[in-house]
Amino acid sequence: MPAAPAATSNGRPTEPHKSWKKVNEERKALKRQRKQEKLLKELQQAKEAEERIAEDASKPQSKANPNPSTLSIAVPGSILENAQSNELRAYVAGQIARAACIFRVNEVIVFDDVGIATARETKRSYEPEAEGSSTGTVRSSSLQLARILQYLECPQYLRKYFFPLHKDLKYSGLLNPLDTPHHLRQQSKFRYREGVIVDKKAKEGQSYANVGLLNDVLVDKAIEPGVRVTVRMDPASETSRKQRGTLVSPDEPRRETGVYWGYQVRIAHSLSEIFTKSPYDSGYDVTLGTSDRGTSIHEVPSRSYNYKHMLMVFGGLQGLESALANDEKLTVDDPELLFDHYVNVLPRQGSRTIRTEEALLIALAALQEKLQPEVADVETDLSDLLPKSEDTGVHVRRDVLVSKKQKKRKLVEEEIPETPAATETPAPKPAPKIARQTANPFSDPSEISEKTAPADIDDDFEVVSSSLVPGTKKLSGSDDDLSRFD
Ligand SMILES: C[S@@+](CC[C@H](N)C(=O)[O-])C[C@H]1O[C@@H](n2cnc3c(N)ncnc32)[C@H](O)[C@@H]1O
Repeated sequence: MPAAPAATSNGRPTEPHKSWKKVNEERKALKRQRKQEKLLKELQQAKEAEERIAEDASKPQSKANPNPSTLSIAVPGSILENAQSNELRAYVAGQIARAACIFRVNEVIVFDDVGIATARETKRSYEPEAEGSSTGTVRSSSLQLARILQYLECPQYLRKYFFPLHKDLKYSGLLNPLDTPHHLRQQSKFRYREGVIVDKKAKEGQSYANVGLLNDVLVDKAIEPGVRVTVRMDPASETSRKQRGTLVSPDEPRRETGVYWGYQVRIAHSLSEIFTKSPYDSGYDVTLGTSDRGTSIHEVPSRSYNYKHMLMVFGGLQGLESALANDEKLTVDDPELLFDHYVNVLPRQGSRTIRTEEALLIALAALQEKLQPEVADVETDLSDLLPKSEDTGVHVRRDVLVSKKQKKRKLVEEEIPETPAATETPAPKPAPKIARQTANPFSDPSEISEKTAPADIDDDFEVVSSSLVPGTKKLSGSDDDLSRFD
């Protein structure tokens, strides 16, 4: 019969004496049991997480914000043919790109308003697989305009991957930069970045992307090198120094933050193709033609253009009438009948004609207060991301345009030792009058030589093309990429 527990001074029964061996065994058993419970809990959690992921994947993608309304503009490529020199052709293209960005245009359509190619203006093939087909060729001027528009829209650090040296881009290094928010500098901090998948080994199901930072970012999908991507940057991890990111749709930065994220470029072979090849499922719901024969803009009530996908079409030298006459598919004879609205944006113009690149700025500015997007952009404070005027990158171009002679002279000056006479000069010299350095690379060279530069400055300029990087091979797989067209 087991001994009855002995009573203590407070009356409670005491445990019978246990050997150390038994105590240890009991502790070990308890530990084992706790370990098992922990493992079971972890298993349960992992199972629940897996179920959640599967559930998310099976659900239709729920977006936090709806896609905002879009603005598209169409301009004829032939406007480049009217420019007097190759430099000016490029400059006109740059003006279109600047106007598009200033007014947050989402799509630029370059269309052919002439149709038949003359001997002077040949058509070029731009889709290798469509050789011989009429849709595979396009006017040279349209192709050049589209190419420059794409080049300027591409963040600088990605251009070497997508734009090999090409004669269409010969002067694009001199054009004014777009300075859009998605052209992020290395030190800029923003949730999204444009990038390119690089040829670097990563774990299965992952790849590395160059997003313009010092180090490549590890992204969550295995994609072939050379593809342009939009990356949502993961917050910096405390445990790992490796920067990670998630690949997202190029629409997401604008949709989620309201930031302007550049424009898409599309080529249309005719006026009609502007409408029929719209990238939006429902097409353009509000269309506007521009002409000095249109209705005065002053008759258009404020906020009266309520739109999901707005399209504004601009004509070339001969206007939209001629573009319509040159279209084989369209049967109407008055361009006014083609559009929901046909508008004169400057009824009391003081010049007989307004050029297309000028009309673009006037129209986009004048029409601002007539627009009422159905889904407006979400509003965020972007002051950190887009510092104002002092940060426009102008000095970069000055670095580019340094004449070899100027460089040499500067070197010589630096090498000349200070003469005693010079050091003894008592009065401080008045600051040298520096002739204003013009940002316009196309100013009359004779004028420059008189004021500032050595006599042979014109042929001595060293233009550093930002598109020249040896050893880059793979281009984007995207159909919109014009860099692969020749
Ligand atoms: C050189 S103009 C063509 C000439 C023609 N007088 C016209 O407006 O149709 C080139 C383009 O600039 C635009 N444009 C010129 N003046 C305009 C105006 N007053 N209002 C709206 N658009 C204009 C039109 O898109 C036009 O097709």
